[in-house]
Amino acid sequence: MVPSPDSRPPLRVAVLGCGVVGTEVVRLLTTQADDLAARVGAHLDLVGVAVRDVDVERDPVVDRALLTADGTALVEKADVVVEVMGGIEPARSLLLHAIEHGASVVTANKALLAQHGPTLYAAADEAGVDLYFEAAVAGAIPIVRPVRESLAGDHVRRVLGIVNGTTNYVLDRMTSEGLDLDQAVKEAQALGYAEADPTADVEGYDAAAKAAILASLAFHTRVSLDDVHREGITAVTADDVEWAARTGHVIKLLAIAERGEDADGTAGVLVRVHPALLPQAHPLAGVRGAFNAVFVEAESAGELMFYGRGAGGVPTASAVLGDVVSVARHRVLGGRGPVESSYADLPVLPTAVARTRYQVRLEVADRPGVLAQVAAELASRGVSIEAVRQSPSVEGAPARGDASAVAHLVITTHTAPDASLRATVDAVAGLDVVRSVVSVLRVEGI
Ligand SMILES: NC(=O)c1ccc[n+]([C@@H]2O[C@H](COP(=O)([O-])OP(=O)(O)OC[C@H]3O[C@@H](n4cnc5c(N)ncnc54)[C@H](O)[C@@H]3O)[C@@H](O)[C@H]2O)c1
Ligand SMILES: N[C@@H](CCO)C(=O)O
Ligand code: NA
Repeated sequence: MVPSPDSRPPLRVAVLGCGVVGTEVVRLLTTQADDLAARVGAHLDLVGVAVRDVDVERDPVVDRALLTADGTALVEKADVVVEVMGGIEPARSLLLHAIEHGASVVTANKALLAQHGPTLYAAADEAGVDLYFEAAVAGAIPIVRPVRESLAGDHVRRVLGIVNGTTNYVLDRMTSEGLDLDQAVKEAQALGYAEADPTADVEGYDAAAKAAILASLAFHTRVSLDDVHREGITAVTADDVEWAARTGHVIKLLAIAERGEDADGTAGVLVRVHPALLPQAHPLAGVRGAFNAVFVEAESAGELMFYGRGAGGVPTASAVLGDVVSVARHRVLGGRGPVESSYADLPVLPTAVARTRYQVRLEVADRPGVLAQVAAELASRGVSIEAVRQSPSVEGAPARGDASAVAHLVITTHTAPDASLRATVDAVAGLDVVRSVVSVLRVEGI
């Protein structure tokens, strides 16, 4: 039985940052106080909220008397510290300071974890406190806990995720409405999904940080942001989106973490974020709008999918509060949450050895023998063709039979190492009969 919350002193909770997520964390701590106390076995007393400027107008749910600009002093008087300020500093120093002072910490900060996770884990271990971060990956969706705890007895092979809501919204609008990238990004900004500076989302940094965290947990290996191969969505065109549909695919920004091996057979992990074609029938292809989903393939569990809201203050606060309850329960009942598990210590392999498929679109001379020349370049590098489509000559171009006629060729390959596929595209681009390589996209999800 959970003890009565009145039978022991309250737990002191400090919140660092009072923006989109922090405000909703404060709201839940305030409005759900009785339920939270009953679940934890202690009252959770909000002892302060650290902000940059105490005089800024805020949501009335935030009691002005709790605001302070002195985060350092605040964490020293807390049992549980919730970090929702974002960025590396001062978030990192404040969390380390909180841990040194014996507080358990909950953070939503993927950028910090993907760069300084081992430092935070080591400090928490040394101090005997908890480090929880469910909100850092895919917001409200339970994915950190399932990978870190529920699958701790299994062998995860692969994690394939749509972990950035902004880019999923942008690609979805390009697909459903035929918008170009700039129009879709502007729409995402107007709706509050994308920041005024959307770089972290559209260039894939946000997804790469989440991929690093998931890979570390799934493969019991340290993976940092720098280990992640990252390509954003800025090169994706309306034409790419249209061709994806014509060939039975959708384009998604995917975070992929998988086991693999290099040319010598050395086992390791591969972690990458890039736009890719997914077959329309794949479960992740139906993830629309700003939603997130993570598809996990494990040896014994088989295929699992986790779906929901990966962003937004209210959903993200749900994940934060779940962590607050977990770490607070440990304070009341004893015990600790999971510590860092990096015993497997697998090498992070270069994307060059990742096995993937390409769909390449080419503008080629529209005359006999051209396809054979292109096919010969693929064959000489051991790249097998799965399908070739030729569309009519591009609009306004000379008609077939004319020496300067141009055809649009869409080649989808079978699986091959990324380096072989890349080298093949370079060789094909150098052929006289190839006018241009219009686009190269990986095909995933099979
Ligand atoms: N917004 C989301 O949907 C979402 C989802 C998952 C995770 N997260 C993560 O949650 C964290 C917070 O995100 P957010 O959207 O609430 O950001 P936000 O910018 O709305 O809020 C951050 C707040 O922290 C304050 N802050 C920054 N530095 C500070 C300092 N030195 N001292 C005191 N206050 C400081 C800022 O003034 C701001 O009010 C980030 O790590 C983010 O990656 C956000
Ligand atoms: N900016 C992120 C939310 C925070 O992780 C997204 O668009 O998914
Ligand atoms: Na989550």
